[in-house]
Amino acid sequence: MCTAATYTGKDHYFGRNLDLELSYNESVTVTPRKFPLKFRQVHDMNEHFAIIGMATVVDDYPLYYDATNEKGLSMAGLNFPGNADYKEPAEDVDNVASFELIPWILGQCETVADVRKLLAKINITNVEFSEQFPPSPLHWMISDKNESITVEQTKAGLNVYDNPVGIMTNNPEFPFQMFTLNNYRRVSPKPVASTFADGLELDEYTRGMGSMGLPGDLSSNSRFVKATFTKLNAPKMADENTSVSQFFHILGSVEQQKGCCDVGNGKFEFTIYSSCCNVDRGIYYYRTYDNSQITAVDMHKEDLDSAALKSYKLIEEQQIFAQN
Ligand SMILES: C[C@H](CCC(=O)NCCS(=O)(=O)O)[C@H]1CC[C@H]2[C@@H]3CC[C@@H]4C[C@H](O)CC[C@]4(C)[C@H]3C[C@H](O)[C@]12C
Repeated sequence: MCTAATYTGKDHYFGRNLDLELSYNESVTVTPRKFPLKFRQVHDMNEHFAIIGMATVVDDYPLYYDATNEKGLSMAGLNFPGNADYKEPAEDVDNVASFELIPWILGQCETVADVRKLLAKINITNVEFSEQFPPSPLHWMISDKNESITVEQTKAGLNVYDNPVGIMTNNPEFPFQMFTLNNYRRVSPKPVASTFADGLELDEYTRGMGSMGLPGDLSSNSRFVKATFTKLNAPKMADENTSVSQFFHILGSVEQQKGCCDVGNGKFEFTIYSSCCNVDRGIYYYRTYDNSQITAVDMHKEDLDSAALKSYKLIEEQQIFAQN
């Protein structure tokens, strides 16, 4: 399972937790403006916006999981098993394979409004990248500095939902996730009154009782509720470092520790990495399960007019600073 989030602090931030039991050899990858982006059915792009994000690079093609372009538009693909439905290529539409959706959109759009126009004629196809990389069942959160949408192609067709909370997880479909927030309408970051019954005054014996009832388990809907509560109540930090910290704490509220989600064969789903992109400055920060230090890759330190991908292998070893 995974969780994606947006946050406004000093600047605007977008990121996600990638939760899985194995890694696909991902790296922080910059796609510069003149890297030729080839597509199976729609037109190729020889020039496009520069992109930074997490990707598996196969045969010199960036298979992005989450990314941001130089205009600050961001996008993350999260698992949507059983619900994602990719179609055969069709007539009179833009046939974009699921693995092409991130570069297709981030290569040419500046805002969510631009994305909505493109989505109106997109058919997300079941074309595979290769035999080793068949289509993954995904849905996407797409965000600019002002708004987010959730994009889900199911048997019913392509659905584009406004995402007013800027959080996305996995199954089931997005309208259900939003609806369940109603169940938590009494949850509060503030102390709450004793309302149990007239005539019985109950004691507020600890801080934090306002958030009693908030789910703490790892299921998709519970992570949606917990991350939404944490994000929407997060204070707006005044500088870059405290904003980035706050962002990682929002994702940390739903991180998966090894041991808690047993997927069989002695394997556990865990938070492989958490990312936080400053979308105004094109800086991609990440942490990995073992490396709690925050590492940054700045797209503007690369030659964005080049034609070659640039990848940074994740630093995954713990970095402990010995203070004495
Ligand atoms: C598995 C991940 C979702 C995390 C998650 O939710 N895990 C719960 C698993 S479970 O639901 O509990 O079983 C998703 C998110 C993005 C995906 C990549 C997107 C690019 C590329 C697309 C190609 O077509 C296939 C290979 C490819 C590298 C993809 C591999 C994998 O699919 C990635 C990492």
